[in-house]
Amino acid sequence: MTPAREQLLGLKAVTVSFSGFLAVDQLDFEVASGELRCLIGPNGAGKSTTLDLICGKSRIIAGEIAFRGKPVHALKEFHIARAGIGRKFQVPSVFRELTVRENLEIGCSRDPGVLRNLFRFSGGLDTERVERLALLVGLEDHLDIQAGQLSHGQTQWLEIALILAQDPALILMDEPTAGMTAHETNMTAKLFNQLRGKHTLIVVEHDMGFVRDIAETVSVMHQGKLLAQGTADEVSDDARVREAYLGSGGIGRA
Ligand SMILES: Nc1ncnc2c1ncn2[C@@H]1O[C@H](COP(=O)(O)OP(=O)(O)OP(=O)(O)O)[C@@H](O)[C@H]1O
Repeated sequence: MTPAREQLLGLKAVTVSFSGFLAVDQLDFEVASGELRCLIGPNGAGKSTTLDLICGKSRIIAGEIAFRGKPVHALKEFHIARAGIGRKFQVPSVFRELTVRENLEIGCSRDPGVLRNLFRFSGGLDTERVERLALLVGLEDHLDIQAGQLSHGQTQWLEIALILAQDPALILMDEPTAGMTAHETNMTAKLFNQLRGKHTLIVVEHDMGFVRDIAETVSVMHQGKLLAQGTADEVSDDARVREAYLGSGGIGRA
């Protein structure tokens, strides 16, 4: 029998409102260590807001968010990141004027001072780690290319490598395949499958093909609440889920 995995993140009755509108409403949500969880739901369901609450970008008005068994919802965003929660936003934040290698060298450093890192790394520190990360995200042949020259998909992979460089226990990804070609999306699915078990991931996605390729468990949000949870097939066949997607093009496009 496989031992039960330890809970890494637990949301209890988490609630947030914007001018009286409950974007996240009494949400209960748990993720175990090493899981690759997909979070789906129609537009406006509260998915991105949930990631914002977990990483401290927005504040809950009720409930509790526990990470490694300790409440984190009152901590500042910076302290939550330090505690081991990394977030990839939809718009990448790479340094476009620097090479892929220089970006990764900065990402591998614990010290956020950009200039200091550049000087530090001129001595060749962390080269092996930088090259390992580049290989993992398929940028090993692009190390000396300026990040601004990368394709959209490659820029997203560089951003993912920058988050992995910090080695967070939990990684939150908001629509990582948005704007990618079919080939780039397939490559991203391969990458995520490689990360499985080594990192804990929560991935907000609209592309159900991608979700099917990577997800163990899929959580479906609707109107700020958890509507359903199960395998990709189970949630796709769930009548409540189908109804929630009515008018938004259906779950296939979701
Ligand atoms: N800062 C804000 N101020 C006011 N309303 C907000 C704010 N952030 C989110 N909302 C509203 O909360 C609801 C949930 O938004 P959220 O972005 O979390 O949905 P989502 O499930 O990620 O949707 P999508 O798939 O379209 O990105 C939406 O109705 C949105 O307009």
